[in-house]
Amino acid sequence: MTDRTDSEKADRAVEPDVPRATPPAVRVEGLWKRFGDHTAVAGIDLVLPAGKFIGLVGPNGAGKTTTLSMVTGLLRPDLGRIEIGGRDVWRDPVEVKSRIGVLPEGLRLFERLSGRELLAYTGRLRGLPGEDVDSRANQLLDVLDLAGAQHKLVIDYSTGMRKKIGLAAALLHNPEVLFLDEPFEGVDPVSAQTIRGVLERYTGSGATVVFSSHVMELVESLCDWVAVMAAGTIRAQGTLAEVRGDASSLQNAFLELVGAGGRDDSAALDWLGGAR
Ligand SMILES: Nc1ncnc2c1ncn2[C@@H]1O[C@H](COP(=O)(O)OP(=O)(O)OP(=O)(O)O)[C@@H](O)[C@H]1O
Repeated sequence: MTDRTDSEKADRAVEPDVPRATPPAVRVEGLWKRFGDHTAVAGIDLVLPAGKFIGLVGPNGAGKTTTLSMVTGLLRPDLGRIEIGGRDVWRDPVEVKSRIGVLPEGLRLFERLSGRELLAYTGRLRGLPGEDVDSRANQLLDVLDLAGAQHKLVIDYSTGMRKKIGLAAALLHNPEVLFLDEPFEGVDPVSAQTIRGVLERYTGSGATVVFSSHVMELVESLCDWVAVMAAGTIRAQGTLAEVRGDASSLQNAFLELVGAGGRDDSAALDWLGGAR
């Protein structure tokens, strides 16, 4: 990717003899977001290492989407600082956005374009040369099993196809960090396996994936690094082994961390089922 190489060259030209530590993919300090009198994100700190497959997990309403929206420059924080690859997201938004890909929750696509047209349009918006867009789009459509549907309008795509074309659009400019909000939700096992293969290949080349999910088995099998969020706070972050600790599974560690471990609902819904 020329962007990365050019900026690395520029860095070296300024300080030729100073070795630089690789900055984390994402650094978040003291991040807050309130909606009215509800605090969605309560002063979180995060350091997400580069080159990892990272899961952001938490129960419904934990603040994952709000956090990812602020980290990717889509929602302005009330307070706090966010860096991606050492660059401030809110001070240097154009540069940062050229280096990231985003598959947001409730993905809105241009419904009246075909999948192929959507990629061509995205490529032009990203400033890629036409022939690069064509060859990358061909490969992505092929690998994501969308080649047969490339001329179909996006409005006629299934949920899984929409996730896959959204993923293709997010990857087209070869970002350094890819953010995915619930990428596997509503996706059948075959499409999930395809998406998974593409993401594994991508992180295998040194790029970073950050994705949110509720599905612990998936996170456990995919991620090497995990952050657990609940009620707007980070309850744990670290390698999968560190976060799992002594628990038998990530699921059990998660339930303990979010305070749902010992919950007993046996008395509730005692009217449900049985004789009428
Ligand atoms: N635009 C908004 N206006 C008001 N409240 C909001 C808004 N966006 C989020 N919230 C609230 O902030 C809290 C965190 O929501 P968020 O969507 O970030 O959680 P989440 O962890 O992504 O949840 P889920 O897993 O259910 O998608 C919730 O209580 C939600 O109702």
